[in-house]
Amino acid sequence: MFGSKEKSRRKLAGQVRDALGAPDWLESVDVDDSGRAILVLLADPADQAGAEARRIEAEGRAELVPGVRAVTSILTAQVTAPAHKHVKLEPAPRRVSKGARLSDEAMQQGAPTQGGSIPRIAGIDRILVVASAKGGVGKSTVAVNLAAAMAKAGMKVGLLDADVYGPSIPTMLGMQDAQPETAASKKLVPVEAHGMKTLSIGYLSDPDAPMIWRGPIVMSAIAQMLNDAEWGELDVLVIDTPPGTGDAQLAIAQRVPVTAAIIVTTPQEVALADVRRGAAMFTKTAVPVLGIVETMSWFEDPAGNRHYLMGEGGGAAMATTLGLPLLGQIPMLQTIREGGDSGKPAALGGGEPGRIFHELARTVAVGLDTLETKPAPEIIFED
Ligand SMILES: Nc1ncnc2c1ncn2[C@@H]1O[C@H](COP(=O)(O)OP(=O)(O)OP(=O)(O)O)[C@@H](O)[C@H]1O
Repeated sequence: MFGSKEKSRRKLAGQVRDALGAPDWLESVDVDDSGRAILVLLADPADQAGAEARRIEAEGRAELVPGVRAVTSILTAQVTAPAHKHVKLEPAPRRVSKGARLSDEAMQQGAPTQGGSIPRIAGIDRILVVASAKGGVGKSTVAVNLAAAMAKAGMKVGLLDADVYGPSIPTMLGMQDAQPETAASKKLVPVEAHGMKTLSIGYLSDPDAPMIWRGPIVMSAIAQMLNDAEWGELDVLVIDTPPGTGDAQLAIAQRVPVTAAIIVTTPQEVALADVRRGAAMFTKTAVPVLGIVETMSWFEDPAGNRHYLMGEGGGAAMATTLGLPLLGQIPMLQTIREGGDSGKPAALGGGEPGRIFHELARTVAVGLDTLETKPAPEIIFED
C-alpha cells in the first residue's frame, strides 16, 4: 500500500518535471501525500525579476498537471561552476556568518517610506519578531519556549521559523517528519505542535539539501509561509528570524506588518556592537523593540551558587546603553537544552523553565498590548 502511494507520488513528480520541460534550472520536484508539488528552482540572486518569472512559469505549468493539488516553489541560488574545472560539491553554508553585518546601503534601504502601510494579515492580531545579532545565542530556544508559554497561557499562537538558513524549530518541536497539508484553498495548513500552529522551511525542504539563500529569494519563501498559509485566528504570530542583520531580517522588518521585536543576547559584552546594529535596523524600519532578553545568564550548581560563565550583567548593561528594558534573564538549564533536543519545549513543563518562560511571556504579551501596530513602509508583496 505504502509502496504504491510512493510510486504514484514519484510518477506525478516525473509528470511535473516533463510538463516543465526538465530545464537545467529545475533542481528537484517532489510531491507530498496531499498532492502538493514542491519545486526547487535554481535562480540567479542578482536577477530578482528573472527569478520571479521563472517561479511564476514553473508554478503555472505544474498547476496544470492532472493530480497536482497545489504547488510550492523554493528558489535557491544558482551557482555557476567555472568552465573546464572540476568542482567538488561541498555542503553549502546553511547559515549566515556569525555576527553578519548590514551594509550602509542596506541600512539606508531600511529607512521607512513616508505615508504607506503594510496590509495586516487577516486573522493575525500581532506579530512578534525574535531576533539576535549573532548565531548560536539561544534565539530559537527563546522563540519556541516563549511561543509555547503563550499557548500554555491560553493564547492562540502561531510560530513561523523564518531562519531559512538553518531551520531548527521542527526539531525543537519534535516535528522533523511533519509535512504541512494543503487545504482546499491551496494554502499550506500549518503543522499543529504543542498547542501552536507552526510553519518552517524545514518542513518543506530536505535538511541536507544544499541551499544558499539570498535576500529576495529568502523573502519569497517567507512570504509564502506567511501569506499562503491558513493561520486562522491568532492572538500572536512569533517569527524566529535568522541571526544577524542581513537582507532577510531587513526584508522582514520592511515588508511584514510586525508589531514589535525582541532581541536575544547572551551576557557576553562582545556582542554589544552587533546588538546596537540590530536595534538600529528596527528603529530605521519603524519596528518597535520591546526590549532585550538575556539568555544563558548563569549556571546554578547543586549547592545553589550561581556561576556567570559568560560574564555578568551584560544584558542589563546593553539594555541601559540602548535605552531598552531588560525583559528577562534565562539561566543555563539542562532541562531547557534537553527540551530542545527532545522536541518538548521546557516551558510546557513545570519547575523553573515553566516559571521563567511564563513570566517572560507575560511581560512580552503586556508589551505587545501597549503598542500600536507600526506605521509601515509602502511595499507591494510580490507573491
Ligand atoms: N538557557 C539555555 N540553557 C541551556 N541550553 C540552552 C539555553 N538556550 C539555548 N540553549 C542551547 O544552546 C544551543 C543553541 O541554541 P539555539 O539553537 O536556540 O540558538 P540560536 O541563537 O537560535 O542559534 P542559530 O543561530 O543556530 O539559529 C541549543 O543546543 C540549545 O538547546
